[in-house]
Amino acid sequence: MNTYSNQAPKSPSPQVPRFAILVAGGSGTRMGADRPKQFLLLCGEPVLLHTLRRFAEPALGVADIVVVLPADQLDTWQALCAQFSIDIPHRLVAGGATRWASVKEGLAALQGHPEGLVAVHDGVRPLVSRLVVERTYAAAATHAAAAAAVMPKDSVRLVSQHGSAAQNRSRLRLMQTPQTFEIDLLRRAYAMPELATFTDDATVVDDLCRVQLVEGDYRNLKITTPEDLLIAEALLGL
Ligand SMILES: Nc1ccn([C@@H]2O[C@H](COP(=O)(O)OP(=O)(O)OP(=O)(O)O)[C@@H](O)[C@H]2O)c(=O)n1
Ligand SMILES: C[C@](O)(CO)[C@H](O)COP(=O)(O)O
Repeated sequence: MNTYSNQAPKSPSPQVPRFAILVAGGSGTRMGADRPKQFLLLCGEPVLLHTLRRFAEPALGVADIVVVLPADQLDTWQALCAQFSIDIPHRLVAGGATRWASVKEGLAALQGHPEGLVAVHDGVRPLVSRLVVERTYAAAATHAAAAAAVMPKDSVRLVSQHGSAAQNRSRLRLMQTPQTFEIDLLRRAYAMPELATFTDDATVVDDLCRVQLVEGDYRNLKITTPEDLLIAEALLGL
C-alpha cells in the first residue's frame, strides 16, 4: 500500500511565504551526554548547526527561521554561533517543558506572519535532505498539512499483558520531521490544550485536518542515543 504523495516537488512559490521552526528545546536525557545533544559535535560541528544549514539553503526559500532552545541554554548557543562563525539569519526563542510547549513558543514568535507555510523540524535531525523538506512544503501547499514518513523495515508486534500480536507493517509508517502546515491551521491546532497523546505535530493537527504523508528518508534519523551519532557521522562522510 502506498499512502505517500507522489507529487513532484515544485519550486518555491513566491506567493506562499515559507517559515521554519527548529525545535531544539530538549535536554537529551536518552543521550546521557554532558550537554544537550543538539550541541554535541557531529563531524566537528554542532548538530544544530547542520540542521540550521539544511533549512537555510536558498533554493528552499525559507523567509524566517525560528530556533527554539532550552530557556537556560540561549547563551550556550550564542557562544557556539561566535565560535563557529555562524552567520545564518535565525531568531532564538526559549522553549517549554515538552516538545509541544516548545513548538507553541516557536509559533508565537511567528505571529507577525498572517499566512504562509510553516515547517516544524527536530533540531536533532541534521541529515534531512532538501528534497524531503521541499516535498513537505509542496504537499502542505496543496493539502494544508503534510509530514515525512518511512515504512518500517522490521517486523512489528503489539504487546499486551496477554503476549504479543503481529501487525501488518505495510499499513504502518514511522513519522519523521519536517511536518509542515498552513500557519493558520497550526495556530488553531496549538490553541487547544496539550494531550499526552501528542508525540508530534501531526497528532496535534489530526482532529482538524487530514495529514498528507510524503516520503521521508531513512537517513533522516533523529539523534537520540549514542549510536545515532556514530551512524550520522558515517552518513555525513559518504
Ligand atoms: N521540551 C522540549 C523537548 C524536546 N524538544 C525537541 O524536540 C525534538 C525531539 O525530541 P527528543 O529527541 O525527545 O529530544 P530530547 O527531549 O532532548 O531527548 P530526551 O527525550 O532523550 O530527553 C528535539 O529536537 C528536542 O530538542 C523541544 O524542543 N522541547
Ligand atoms: C517528532 C518526532 O521526531 C516524530 O518521529 C518524534 O515523535 C519525537 O519523539 P521524541 O520522543 O520526542 O524524541
